Amino acid sequence: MSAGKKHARSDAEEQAVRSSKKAKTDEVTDAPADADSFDVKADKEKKMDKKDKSEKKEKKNKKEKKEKKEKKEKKEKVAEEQQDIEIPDADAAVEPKAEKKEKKDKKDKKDKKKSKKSKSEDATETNGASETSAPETNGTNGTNGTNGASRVNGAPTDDEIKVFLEKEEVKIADPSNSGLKPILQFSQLPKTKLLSKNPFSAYKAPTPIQAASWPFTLAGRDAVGIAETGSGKTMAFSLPCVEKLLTTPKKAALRGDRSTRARAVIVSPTRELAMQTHEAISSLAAHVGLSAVCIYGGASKDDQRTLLRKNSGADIIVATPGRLKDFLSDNTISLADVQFAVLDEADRMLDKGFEDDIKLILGSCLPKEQRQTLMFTATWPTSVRGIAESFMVDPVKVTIGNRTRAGDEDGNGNGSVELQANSRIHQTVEVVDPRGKEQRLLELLREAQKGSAKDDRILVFCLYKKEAVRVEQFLERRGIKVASIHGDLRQDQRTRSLEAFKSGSTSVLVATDVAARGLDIPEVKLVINVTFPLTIEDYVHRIGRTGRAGKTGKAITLFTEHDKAHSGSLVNILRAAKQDVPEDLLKFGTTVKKKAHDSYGTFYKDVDMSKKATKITFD
Ligand SMILES: Nc1ncnc2c1ncn2[C@@H]1O[C@H](COP(=O)(O)OP(=O)(O)OP(=O)(O)O)[C@@H](O)[C@H]1O
Repeated sequence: MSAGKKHARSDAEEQAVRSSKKAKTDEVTDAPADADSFDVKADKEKKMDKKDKSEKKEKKNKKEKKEKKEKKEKKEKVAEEQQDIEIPDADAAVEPKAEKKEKKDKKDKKDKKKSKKSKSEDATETNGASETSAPETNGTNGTNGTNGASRVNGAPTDDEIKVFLEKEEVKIADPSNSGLKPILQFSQLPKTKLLSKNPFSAYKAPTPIQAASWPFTLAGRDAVGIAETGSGKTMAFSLPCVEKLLTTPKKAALRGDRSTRARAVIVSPTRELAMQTHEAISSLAAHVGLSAVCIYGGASKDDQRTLLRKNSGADIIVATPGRLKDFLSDNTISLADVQFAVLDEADRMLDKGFEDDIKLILGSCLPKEQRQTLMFTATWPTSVRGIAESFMVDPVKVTIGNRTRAGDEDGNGNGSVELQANSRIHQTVEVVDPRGKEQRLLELLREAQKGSAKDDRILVFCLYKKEAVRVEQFLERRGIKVASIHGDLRQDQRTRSLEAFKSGSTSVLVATDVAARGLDIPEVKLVINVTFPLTIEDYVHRIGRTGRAGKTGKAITLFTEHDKAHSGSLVNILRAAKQDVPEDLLKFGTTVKKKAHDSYGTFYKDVDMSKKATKITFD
């Protein structure tokens, strides 16, 4: 109730009290003015006597009537109770039984709740993370707001969830112990306006990262999602994004404000990935009349401004950091209303190349307490975890795959997320002479595209732009139909190359690491690393362009003495994925150099995200 209304109501009440007081005073003053005279007194006494008598009689009658009524009711009650016991199909017996059942149901529910609570308390004691309950209602447990979703039907049983968590190696570290649990089928998601349109009809079931993260992200929680390449992370963050916007009304534009006021922002490290994510989320948002616009460098700013202003602005902006920063500084875009932010390829977005941009972008959105922030990636190096947490509020961490570090036996996913390659990719490492790399590449391509496999898509990774140009020309001269994608090409050339590769008109694409992350190109059969990438994380992302959405794939890496600094981490990746480790590779050593973060240095400590920070006070 507003203060004004509160006042209005008290005034009215006071008025009513005042008028009733006045009425009482009026009654008293209505008594005859001459009441002191004798005659009148006697007369009055007579009248009083008469009145007393009749009042007494009336009281007696009333008492008798009341007693009779009580006796009758008592009789009826006894009869009813007897009927209840002895005459099961009597109408009179039905009602008390229904009442009893209702009471019993209520009691059962209460007991169930109690046992759930004690279970979750047990779990908290043993592993510090919540043993979550089936998501009866999503959208009611959020810390940052809810999505207003309705009750979920047919939630999975605890046993089904247990099997799922074990089979898919799912770890959920929930610092809020919210009691939320994974869903296993699309039908177990809340019945929202968007989901009633059946947007996932092309898929059979949610992927593990979707199944495990949606109950939390749909409830408004901040989250870090770590799952192998090609495992459906895009939809994992797109669904809660669209749902969130559906439940929060768009603010009216301020007078004279020409900037596009987005409500959600998704930041991607590369232009091509931004475009791909935009396509995916647009198709989801279109079901419910929301719009998404993609902005990225290397393309006309004016065209993008026109798109932003069309249809009274964009609800969702998918962007690369550089162009987004430009549009923020010239007020083309305002992020002041952004209540949902995603860092896709989050570890890349938080490493030194992008860290300042991200601080600026997230700093332009609503404060972290008022927005929902999600970070998704396949690799989550220790070096970025602290900075990631600083942008979120009590994030739940969902990890898919057995990434428990050797010696970390608890298996709670408490921050010890080790690097893991997609296990459906067959990895081969060949130690070669650096001078023989191009020739070996040619042999490998010819081998792989023999016979019926002649059109198989193969992605060839180089480290440097100049190297990519050289390799492309080398292959072209040998009659291989090839295209390339790297930073020295204009955006339209990059887009054309990618389209040609996707459509199959070119079966070999030579790329630098601009194509390493996120790109979802159907049916890439083989990835060849001509030169090892700068980081082991990039290796995992590069090879992850194959073996997507449950399919298998192959990766061949040409390793030379120049790459020996990476031998230890590569050996670990191969072993963890149960792949052969060549003797030649072991010769370079198996030690892994500890990585340092620019701000936190090598002293940076693993952050246990399931535990609340302890406040230390100094007297
Ligand atoms: N529930 C699902 N069932 C089957 N396929 C799915 C499902 N969800 C998404 N996909 C498909 O899986 C493919 C890979 O998804 P996506 O590109 O989101 O992977 P990713 O985890 O983001 O990979 P990366 O780490 O390389 O960025 C896409 O083609 C997508 O359409």
